Amino acid sequence: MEPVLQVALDFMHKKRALEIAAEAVKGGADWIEAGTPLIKSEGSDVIRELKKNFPGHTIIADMKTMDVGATEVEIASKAGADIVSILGLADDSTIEEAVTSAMQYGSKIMIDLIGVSDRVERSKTAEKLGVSYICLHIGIDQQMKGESSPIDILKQIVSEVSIPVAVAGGITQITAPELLDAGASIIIAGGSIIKAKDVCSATENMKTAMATHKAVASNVAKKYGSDELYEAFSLASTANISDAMHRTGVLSGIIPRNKPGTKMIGRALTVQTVNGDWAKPVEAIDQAEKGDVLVIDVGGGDIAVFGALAAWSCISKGIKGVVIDGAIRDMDEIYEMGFPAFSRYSVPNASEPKGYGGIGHNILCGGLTIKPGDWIIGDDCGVVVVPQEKATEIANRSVDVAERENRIREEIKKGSTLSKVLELEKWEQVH
Ligand SMILES: O=C(CO)[C@H](O)[C@H](O)COP(=O)(O)O
Repeated sequence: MEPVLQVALDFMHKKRALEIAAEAVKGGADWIEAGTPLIKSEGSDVIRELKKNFPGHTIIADMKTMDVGATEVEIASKAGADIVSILGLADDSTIEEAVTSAMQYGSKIMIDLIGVSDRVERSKTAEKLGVSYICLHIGIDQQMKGESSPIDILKQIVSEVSIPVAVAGGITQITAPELLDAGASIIIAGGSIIKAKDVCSATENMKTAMATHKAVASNVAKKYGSDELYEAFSLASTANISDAMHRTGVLSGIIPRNKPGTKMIGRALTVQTVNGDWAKPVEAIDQAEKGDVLVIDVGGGDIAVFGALAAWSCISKGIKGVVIDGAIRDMDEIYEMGFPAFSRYSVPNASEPKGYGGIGHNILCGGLTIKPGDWIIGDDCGVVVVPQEKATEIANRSVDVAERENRIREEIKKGSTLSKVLELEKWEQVH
């Protein structure tokens, strides 16, 4: 079969989804998927509207059915779905019931292998049970942790079944060709298209990549590995990062002291000291690695523990910035130096280097615990901490937040408002 592009509408807002679907169809999308979040938020009516709006296109209902296969397939099929997704994790009887129901209502079944341990064996069984398509799928939450479509598994599945194999999971205009070369017949793309500022050209680019089997540059929906986090965090604001952590991670009361547009990204080297005692903060500079951020716990003291001479020392060592739950001084000089500095207070006076405290321990800063090695990101809005053990996932989720906002910003600029785009009156938290 000719390679098919299935665009997944993973939204909760029907109006936005229909608008974006129209842009994707204009760009050459072959199949249109009512994504799982869309069906859960808008019900089967959204399938009806997609079928009505795009009668010439195959409509997929990504029901991810786990049980009661016959009924769920009936719901989706009667609403106009041509293909319904059933989870490969479902019981064989659910899949059989779904296949039977699909035959009754003129639709077909795609088995979604998300979370399945032996995906090759499950594909063979699913084909025997009568499904029409296999979908090798890395879920969005799995992608955020750095997982991507396993080419070797794809090749094995393609060699073991005679029905078309779809692939889904963070696929971009860069990664699609390799998946087609490995035997995929259907490319399911969500974020790389629906988060694009220009959905039509993002779709066209995906179609070009599929037709030529050559990557087409794309900066949307890329996922970042553990060795690419500096790049990832540079694409997201502290607001995006906080949103990605369910609105947490913010160092309370720590104020940016820098020229507008200053960004700081680095790994924490933690310091503990007492009010005005600048010995450990300055000694930490000599222990720091290039790319570190000094994070200093002074317990909120208002006598400076860091100044311009320390900042010059940091610059010599390649230290990315300083965060002080206490006071900084010489901000006039530090501001001009462009050394990123964030603190609770900015004052003229310091005290004596007595040497109280320590370096490299867990500390408190801005009300949060900071461990040595945690990621510290600061910008004009403030400072956030990302626990090092969740850094890859949070970095990807932060970029995802930024990309989704980029798309919403374009929709607002076209003459809408945030409230209208998000349908706030319908979705405001009523309880
Ligand atoms: O089913 C889904 C998530 O459960 C998505 O539709 C699928 O992963 C495609 O979206 P993306 O390209 O953003 O991963």
